[in-house]
Amino acid sequence: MGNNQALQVYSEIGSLKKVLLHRPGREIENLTPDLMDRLLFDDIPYLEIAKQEHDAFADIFRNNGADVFYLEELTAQAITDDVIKNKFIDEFIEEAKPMSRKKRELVKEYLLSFSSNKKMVSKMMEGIRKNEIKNFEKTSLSDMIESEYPFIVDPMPNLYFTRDPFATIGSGISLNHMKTITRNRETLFSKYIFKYHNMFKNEEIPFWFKRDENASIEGGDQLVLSDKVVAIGISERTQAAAIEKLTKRIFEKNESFEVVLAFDIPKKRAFMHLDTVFTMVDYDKFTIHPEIEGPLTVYSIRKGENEEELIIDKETKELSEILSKYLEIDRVTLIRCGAGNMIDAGREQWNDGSNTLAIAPGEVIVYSRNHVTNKLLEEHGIKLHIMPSSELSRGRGGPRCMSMPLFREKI
Ligand SMILES: NC(=O)NCCC[C@H](N)C(=O)O
Repeated sequence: MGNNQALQVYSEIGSLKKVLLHRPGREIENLTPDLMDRLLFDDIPYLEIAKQEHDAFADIFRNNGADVFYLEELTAQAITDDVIKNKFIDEFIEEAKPMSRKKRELVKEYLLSFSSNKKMVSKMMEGIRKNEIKNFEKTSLSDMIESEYPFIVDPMPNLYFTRDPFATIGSGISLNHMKTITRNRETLFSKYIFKYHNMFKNEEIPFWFKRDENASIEGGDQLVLSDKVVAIGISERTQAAAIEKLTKRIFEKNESFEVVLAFDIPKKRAFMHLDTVFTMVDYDKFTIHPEIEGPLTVYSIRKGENEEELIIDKETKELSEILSKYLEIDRVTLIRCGAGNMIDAGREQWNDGSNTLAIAPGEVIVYSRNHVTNKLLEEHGIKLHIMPSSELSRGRGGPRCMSMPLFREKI
């Protein structure tokens, strides 16, 4: 097993001690109907209420013994050295969109004018409107053509889903290459955090994946089921080639994981990530989208004779059979979103009824609005921490999507 003190995630349910969040900011108010599709939103949350809901979410962690870290604060603390800060700004601008040298300089000057790193990082996340930088004249043909477009730099409204741009697996980090351009920009913040922040820089953290690799993989598809089993969805967002790469690297290091299960799930938005259809809530209990219960194709990947070789087996079985086989438990209980009623399941699945977050075995955070699923969870003896959910849910992610555990107690 890895031995750094900063990162430790060997289960989905071990008592949570450190978690990384992002409180939604003005990037949400930079969403417009024209941008929603490309920026992966179906509606525009009301920011004030979204912040209140998010604060209630963060309080649940704090009241239950977990330290809460915020993305913009860790990023700001990671770039206190001027050389690093400059590199970070240059990379950010480079990735924002193609711009002339003069324009890049104007954007950089603007970012450097903020009185603190934290304010600058928040601005990067919010996006930069055209009217914010003086003298950003229309000098080129593309400026004239794009003259109606309101942003110099696009907002990143999905940042509050901290689950996806990277994932803690064991003692290492999968710094993900996201499927979409908009979400791939988010991974720059975590790159700087894990390389340069005092909490991590001397810990020799292994990287299972890097953001500049070709194939895509997202954190919502990465589940650590136990210290031996990692589950990864082959989904709309995560490609098989990325799973193979990551698996080889995990096996090369002295981690305890013995098998990676690649779940072949439908490639559509309702099943966006594995954690939108299935999450672990206790040693032997899972919440699921009723539609993936039936026979499912799973590839089990184990270490071969040498580092380059993987042994891969394909099997098609009921989800419950697969889980009890690999977790070596007699019986697993699948708790169906919407209690199996297709209308309630459809509605509550849309609002992430099966995207719960365990903060300890048998203890989960859930959205208030999914009352049918929540009641069923309680009937199965699960302790619920219920959070308000009118606005945050409009981004199509629940408590698991909105949190990235850094440290869980071993179970
Ligand atoms: N793990 C997750 O399922 N995250 C939800 C991400 C929602 C976001 N609007 C997206 O489409 O990427």
